Amino acid sequence: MTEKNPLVEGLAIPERTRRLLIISKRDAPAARAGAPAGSNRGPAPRRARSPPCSRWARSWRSGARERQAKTAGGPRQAQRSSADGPVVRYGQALVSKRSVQPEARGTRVIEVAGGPRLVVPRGRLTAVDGPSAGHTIAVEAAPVVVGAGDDVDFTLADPAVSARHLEIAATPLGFRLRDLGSTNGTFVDGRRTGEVWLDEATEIRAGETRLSFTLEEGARELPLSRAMNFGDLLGHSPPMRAAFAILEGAARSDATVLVLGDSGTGKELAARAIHERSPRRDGPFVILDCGAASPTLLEAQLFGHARGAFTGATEAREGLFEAAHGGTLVLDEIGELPLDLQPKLLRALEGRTVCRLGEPRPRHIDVRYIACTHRLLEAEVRAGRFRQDLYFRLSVVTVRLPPLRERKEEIPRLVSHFLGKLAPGAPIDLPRSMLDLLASHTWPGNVRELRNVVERFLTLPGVPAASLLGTSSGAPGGAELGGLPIPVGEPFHEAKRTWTERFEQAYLEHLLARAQGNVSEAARLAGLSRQSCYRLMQKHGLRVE
Ligand SMILES: Nc1ncnc2c1ncn2[C@@H]1O[C@H](COP(=O)(O)OP(=O)(O)OP(=O)(O)O)[C@@H](O)[C@H]1O
Repeated sequence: MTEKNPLVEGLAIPERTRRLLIISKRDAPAARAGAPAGSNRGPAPRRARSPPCSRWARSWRSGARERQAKTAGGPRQAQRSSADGPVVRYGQALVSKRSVQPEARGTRVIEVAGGPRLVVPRGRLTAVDGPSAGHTIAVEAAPVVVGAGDDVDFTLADPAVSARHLEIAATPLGFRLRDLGSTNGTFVDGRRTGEVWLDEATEIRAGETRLSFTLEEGARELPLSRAMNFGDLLGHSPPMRAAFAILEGAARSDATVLVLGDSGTGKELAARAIHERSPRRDGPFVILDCGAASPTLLEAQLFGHARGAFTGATEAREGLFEAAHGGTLVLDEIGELPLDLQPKLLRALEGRTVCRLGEPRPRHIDVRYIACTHRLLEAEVRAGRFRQDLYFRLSVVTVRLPPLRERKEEIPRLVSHFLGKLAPGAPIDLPRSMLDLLASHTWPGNVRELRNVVERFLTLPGVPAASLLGTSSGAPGGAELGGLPIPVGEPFHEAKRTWTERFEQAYLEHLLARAQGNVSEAARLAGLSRQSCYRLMQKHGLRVE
């Protein structure tokens, strides 16, 4: 039996696989709501220790708790008390109030003579035993992902640890540990946990490895911008304003910039705004997607070629280095650049000359470079997939755009921004219930996903709020291609990009359905590398269990 996906009309997904996809879509509300309370195997989750919080944070989180209570299957609260203060039980989650000042543990903003600063406390994570005993890492402004994979910040050589096992992040409320859906679970002080606030000294177990987390003396101070946007990139949370301070400095200089951040966090917007604020603003702005083409094509695209340089090269062609002369070249998805092209790129960046393929004559180029990637490039270097010398050359200025889940206070403003853009002149507000739902989502597709949700809200009136999260969208205007609506209300380039994103998502859903959730098989069927397949899945918030 097949069932039509109401949001991608014309495309039918078999019911069994549709269930698989919906359940595995990260944070799919339907899946969460359907999960039986207490269905986790293993010991009961650890009581989440929650530090006292400022007023906005408290009301924001209390909304989340209510939602959590609802999705966990109704009013199942039981009051009890502990040494820390009153404890309120909501389904699986236990939240307690602590009496320690949050400043001692959380990030905070201070005003000093030179302008506002973000103060980030220092934590340290150390493997106490197991094969990686003695390994240690500082936990500061950027979250630390721990796992057995080689693309994480802290790799544990432990077969019982999942590739991406857990994450520790500094937040205004203290250091927060989150299990990333690991197979064998994360245990804090001996109890299995999903999410927990960490104390000054906490024992954590992942797989067979014992880890110790400790708070260290001192804190890092990061300058904050006073601005609430950088070009089209909106942001008023401290982590975004810290990023803006770096971007503003970078725009004034001609330095090479490395923009890091998960898919949909606005890396391309940041690159464009750097160019537009730089002395090169009147020069060309050229983007190369390093993950999109085969290595041979990529080389020809970058360097250009002489006539007859290879079969099919019937005409001489300039490459993107030359096309960007006098302006900015964005090396998008630089983490996907094939290893054998990396030394050639490095030579071009350092020598400031390029030779077209099949032509010995070097041509002078004057280009400013910005590289973007969703990968942890340092981890790629450690894993031998990215050359260290190229990494150093690209990371003259490094800026990381935080994921939306770390700055949920920005959601209402972003929603208004997208409503204004997508429905100009129509004074529309999102209902409170919808905003609450958005606050409880963890946004694997980041701001891009939020924009898509707002668009769905506008184009599918009457659809329940929960169904708007994490599914393909409709669009205004009525035009469609292959069953996917074309957003004719948008300018051409925006519409093309939106449609392409819809296509990618719909294609991927069907591909995974066809491959019964087997990513290797899906990649084989689509003629993609497994990495590209995972990248697209991450971009569209799809995950198979
Ligand atoms: N801070 C922001 N303010 C306003 N819009 C944003 C912001 N961040 C992202 N967006 C929107 O999200 C979409 C994706 O942004 P962008 O392409 O810059 O992300 P990216 O990080 O480069 O993603 P990818 O790695 O998948 O290429 C854009 O349509 C943009 O409008």
